[in-house]
Amino acid sequence: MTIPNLPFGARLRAAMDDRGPLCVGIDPHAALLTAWGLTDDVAGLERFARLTVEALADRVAVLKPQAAFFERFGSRGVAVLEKTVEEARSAGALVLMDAKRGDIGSTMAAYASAFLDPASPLFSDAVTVSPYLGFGSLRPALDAAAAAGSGVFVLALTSNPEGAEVQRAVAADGRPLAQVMLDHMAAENAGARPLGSVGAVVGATLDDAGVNLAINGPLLAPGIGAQGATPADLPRVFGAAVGNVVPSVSRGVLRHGPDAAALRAAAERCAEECRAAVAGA
Ligand SMILES: O=C(O)c1cc(=O)[nH]c(=O)n1[C@@H]1O[C@H](COP(=O)(O)O)[C@@H](O)[C@H]1O
Repeated sequence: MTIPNLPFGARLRAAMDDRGPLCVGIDPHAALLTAWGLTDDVAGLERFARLTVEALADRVAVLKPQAAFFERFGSRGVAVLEKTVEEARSAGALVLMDAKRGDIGSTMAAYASAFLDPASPLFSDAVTVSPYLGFGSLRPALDAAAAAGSGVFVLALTSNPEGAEVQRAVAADGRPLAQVMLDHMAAENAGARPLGSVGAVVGATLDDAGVNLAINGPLLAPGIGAQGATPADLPRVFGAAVGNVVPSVSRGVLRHGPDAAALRAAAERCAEECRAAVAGA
């Protein structure tokens, strides 16, 4: 795989301007495979991923395969994931690998090799990571991403209600842990134009982020659709940072498949609602 000639943040900003900011997750839940008339096995997984990529990769800014739904089928599922990444990227979508990795630095380097080394078959435009082993443990991934022109999305305030117990806990200096992480991200992105390559994950399901989101990077906002958030929630949650939000939806779009036209219409509707909500903010 060749290294792209622009950093991820610049490529993402261009894709958001060109295609609208939507990210669609590729989450092949067993229930969705069944609803699509597919078998809950590797053949069904392959068909699901291919149909989703064929319907959406030439029009949405970002596709986000959720690695666990592929890994549950073992090595053959991972082979489908490799093909999905390659097909989505060659059709023009940016691929955000939703792997949510987080480990001690020396192991983080191995995760970075898997997802952020252009020589890897799983090389992606960006990967999700967890900073809750300490932001510094992410250094190998941050460095690998920078070298490859890729991005890293760091969990800050997740969309699930349980997340607050950790993420809103207060650090010794009085900041909520999520703010500590966001401040690290802002430092990583300092000076980047038009947008840094280190993004934060902040759930659209929150009442109010209640933290400073000015990280000069993208803000991935999962939780729209199946988890109950709507595009209209974005201005309230993200405030002045709403222009950097990449709303993310999986089941809310995927439930309209397997028909390609219906998938496209659902993604277009969601993208339009997000655009309208952001423009009205
Ligand atoms: O990193 C993520 O994408 C993520 C972070 C988060 O805080 N909440 C969250 O739901 N996600 C992912 O976003 C997707 C949400 O799927 P839906 O609820 O079907 O739209 C799943 O793949 C989750 O793993």
